[in-house]
Amino acid sequence: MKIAIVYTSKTGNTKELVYLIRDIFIQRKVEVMVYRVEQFQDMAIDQFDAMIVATYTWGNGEIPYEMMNLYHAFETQNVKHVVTGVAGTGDSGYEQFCGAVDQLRDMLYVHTTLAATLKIEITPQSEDIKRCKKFVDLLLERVTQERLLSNTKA
Ligand SMILES: Cc1cc2nc3c(=O)[nH]c(=O)nc-3n(C[C@H](O)[C@H](O)[C@H](O)COP(=O)(O)O)c2cc1C
Repeated sequence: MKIAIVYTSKTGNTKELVYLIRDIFIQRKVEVMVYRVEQFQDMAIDQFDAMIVATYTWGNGEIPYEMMNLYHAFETQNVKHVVTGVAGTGDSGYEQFCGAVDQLRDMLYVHTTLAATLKIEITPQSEDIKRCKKFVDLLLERVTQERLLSNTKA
């Protein structure tokens, strides 16, 4: 199973969330590759069974600029079979809490097999760990389901 987490983080909150999620995958004995979005620019999305996109939110509920190439890659590549999850940190003091997660979710729902979304207030707290585990498990269950489906079709 090939899984990647591609993320952006300005002040470190989303990076912390990403490494927490990565550790949960490791506990589940699943290997994941972690990339900052800038490192991922020319890579093919469809080499992965699953991909998590993780981001903060900027401006007025906006997706950070550095995420936009990846956003367009999902829109233009043939990646409907790739299972995806979207996670992010934000601040509920803003009108559109984790607005970037909402926008990515809507796009990934159309262009990929979206399995789960996760929004975290500022930075992950101990009470968020349960939600992070649920996020990882939903993603893994969906990958298993999709594999069974494609084996049935073959
Ligand atoms: C200028 C600015 C605009 C922001 N706009 C939003 C927003 O619209 N919605 C939101 O939920 N959070 C917003 N945030 C909060 C950040 O998304 C939040 O602090 C996030 O955890 C930062 O993640 P990072 O540490 O990974 O960079 C904004 C922060 C700044 C500084």
